[in-house]
Amino acid sequence: MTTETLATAAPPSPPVSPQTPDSAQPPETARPDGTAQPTACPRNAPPAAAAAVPPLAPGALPGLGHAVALLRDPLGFLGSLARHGGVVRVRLGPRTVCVVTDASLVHTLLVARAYDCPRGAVQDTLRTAFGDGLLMSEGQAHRDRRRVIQPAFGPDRMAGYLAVMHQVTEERAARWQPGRLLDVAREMNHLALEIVTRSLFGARLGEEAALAFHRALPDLVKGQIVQSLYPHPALARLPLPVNRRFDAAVRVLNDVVDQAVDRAVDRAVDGYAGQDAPVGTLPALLRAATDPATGRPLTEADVRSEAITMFGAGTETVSTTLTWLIDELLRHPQVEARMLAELDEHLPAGTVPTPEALARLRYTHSVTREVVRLHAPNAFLMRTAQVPVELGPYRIPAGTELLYSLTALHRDPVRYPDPLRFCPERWQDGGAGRQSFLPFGAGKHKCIGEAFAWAELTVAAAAILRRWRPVAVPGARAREVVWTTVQAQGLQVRLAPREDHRPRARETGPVSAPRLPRPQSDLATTAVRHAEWAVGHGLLTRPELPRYQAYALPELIGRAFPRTRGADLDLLVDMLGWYTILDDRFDGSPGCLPAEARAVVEPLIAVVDGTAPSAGEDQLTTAWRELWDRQTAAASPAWRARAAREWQACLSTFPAEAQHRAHGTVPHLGLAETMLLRRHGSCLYPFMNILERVHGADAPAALHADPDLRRLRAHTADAATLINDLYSLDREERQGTAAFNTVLALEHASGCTRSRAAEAVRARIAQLCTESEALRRDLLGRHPAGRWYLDGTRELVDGVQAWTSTSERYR
Ligand code: HEM
Repeated sequence: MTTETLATAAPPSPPVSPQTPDSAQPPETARPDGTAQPTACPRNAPPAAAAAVPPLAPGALPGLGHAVALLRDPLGFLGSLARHGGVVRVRLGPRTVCVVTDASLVHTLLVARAYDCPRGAVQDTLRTAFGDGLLMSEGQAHRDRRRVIQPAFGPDRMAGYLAVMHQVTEERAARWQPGRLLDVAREMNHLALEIVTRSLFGARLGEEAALAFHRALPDLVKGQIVQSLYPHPALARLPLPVNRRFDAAVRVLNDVVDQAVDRAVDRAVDGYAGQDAPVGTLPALLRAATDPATGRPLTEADVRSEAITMFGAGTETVSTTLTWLIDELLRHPQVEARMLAELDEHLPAGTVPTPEALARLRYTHSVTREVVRLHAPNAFLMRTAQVPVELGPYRIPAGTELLYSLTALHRDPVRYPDPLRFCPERWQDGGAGRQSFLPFGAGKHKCIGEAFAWAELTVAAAAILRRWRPVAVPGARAREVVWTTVQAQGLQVRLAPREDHRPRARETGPVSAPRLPRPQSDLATTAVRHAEWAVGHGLLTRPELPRYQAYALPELIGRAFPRTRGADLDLLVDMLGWYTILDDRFDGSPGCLPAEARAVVEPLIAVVDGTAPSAGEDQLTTAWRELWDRQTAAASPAWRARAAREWQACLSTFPAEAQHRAHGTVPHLGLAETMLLRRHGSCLYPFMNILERVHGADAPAALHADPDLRRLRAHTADAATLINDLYSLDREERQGTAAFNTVLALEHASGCTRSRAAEAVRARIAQLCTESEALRRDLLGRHPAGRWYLDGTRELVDGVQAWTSTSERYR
């Protein structure tokens, strides 16, 4: 393409491009200051009626054009172009490129013109490294591949990924030493690499491989930019130093990816899913898929292409952003303090983060948004117009290369006043609008890892900053180094332990166990002991153990009661195990025959009533008697009475459900009645009582008498029950007994589809969590001494969410 072709007569209008869902959005019409801004007519643009050639940027040097200005200060130069028009021509030696400087035109390019303008030369150079993976493919091939990969980033995976992100960061941060000098960019790069490897691949890389990967990245990025400027692609094959280093970097990347993919295979062969590895890793998803074009399974080369794409796209972007985050917090201690206070409130140290808990971190989200705005990692991206297109008032001939810089867009002073100032507060009332904030792109190539990345930034930052206080080393602040990405180089910090990273001591009441984060080994010991307990009581046979252990019930207790240890931990795991075994009995005939159901539960209710003779009881009842004694040892009469009442309500749901099944009223029972049965049958009330048992004191009587606590307890039970119903439905249906499940009840009651019912249940869970937060706030104001109990209800729901979404029990 040359400037001359741009100046020729306007070609006919391009055909209307297929619309993606994003293109249905209304265009932005207001500037941040509220004044009108027509979207199709950016600043200084010619009138819309005359489709025009974009203006040429001033200052082109003979022969070199604008190359010197671009290389000297890429972001400054690109940012300066906006004042000449929404699209501006720039000469780079013999080539002319159109730079799109207006955010709404970038949005148009990526969404409405996506099919006419595929990716350009800069991305193409990476084909050697990334093969035909998602980052390189276009058209139908891209759509097909995206459909296959999307489930790996679905919301149902998120709770599992959060647990891995948290664990990986905790492990790395635990290895650092006080006073140690930390090269932040390097350390964040290792962290991001490990998170991708363990969450998406369920595999672990050696430290050597991580180091090699880290060293190879700069050569890859430099090679990419230099090769994209070659006038002919064949020049990339010359034995120039830059080409050789680029090829070596590609080999390293391939080796690392081979390790990850192969180890993911090993673990699948071992039957390993790992406590921290979500089942159904990315390689497994790809190997299970077929290529719609050929009908054949994807090849190993396809699997590796996608794997390398995830490593390439999902590590440096995140690690650079994390490095900038630490740098900005060092410069803005008041922001750090506010963020830590919010984390303390909503994500107590030692707890595994859940999607619900992250949703509560509003200020932290403003902080990460502001980091991503000011330091958007993609310095520039490209597209090529394959047919003539119109962008706002500009006519772009076929063959034109189009360049846009997300970093420059996010530093536009019109949309972001005082754009270089780090100011999380600018996001608190919504920010500048969707089309002005595009760190993850838009349209069909929009970042597939967006939700993953937002979560990773928060979880990793929380785990690091809770444990360590980075102290700036004079002269070693982050420098912006721009290639195709904006890197943060040179930041070094010394680490000081953060004195207050442990949870605060409880305000009142005796404590039965210290509130320190529990070591993972405690849980493992409890799990082994519990298996023996279940076998010893005749509740399970040894051959039944592996399947039962795959449910990982101790994990659920570990997550829902994050600081419980010792005998209390044993009690909770035994209670949950016993209740699960009891519940499974009702998958058989007692689930449908009321008389059989009553025969199972009446002796159990008699134990809590204190009326049952101990002679002649079955093993289930004997184990229950022991559990009841352990629960009530040293309990207050008030607690004991409440526990007895709530266990009775819980156990009575089994015969009630059997009755409904016998009469064929399931799942036609109304939603309200189903919910009532489920609320008690899910056993949440007895477990809420145990909060007091493990705290070593009853919650204040005034708190118990407060009607809002009753509401909060019902919300807690309902939220946990609905979460359970979302995940357990498939399993229940497979078992063939009519399922008591709110999703199913809703589907029948409203005649909607399964997915709509599930969507409504999800929305209800979110609403319950929001309302619960408001109730907790009010209750805390009236009963500050009950904070530990109120926090405990939140941890319970978060724990249920984290475990339920990953447990083998529902797969
Ligand atoms: C702060 C972190 C991240 C940022 C700012 C970011 C940004 C972007 C942007 C701007 C694009 C669009 C490129 C284009 O239009 O040509 C993109 C695409 C992509 N990103 Fe990300 N990304 C981040 C993290 C991740 C992570 C964690 C993953 C995966 C684990 C990932 C995987 C991808 C993939 C596969 C694509 C190509 C999607 C397609 O073409 O369909 N990214 N990313």
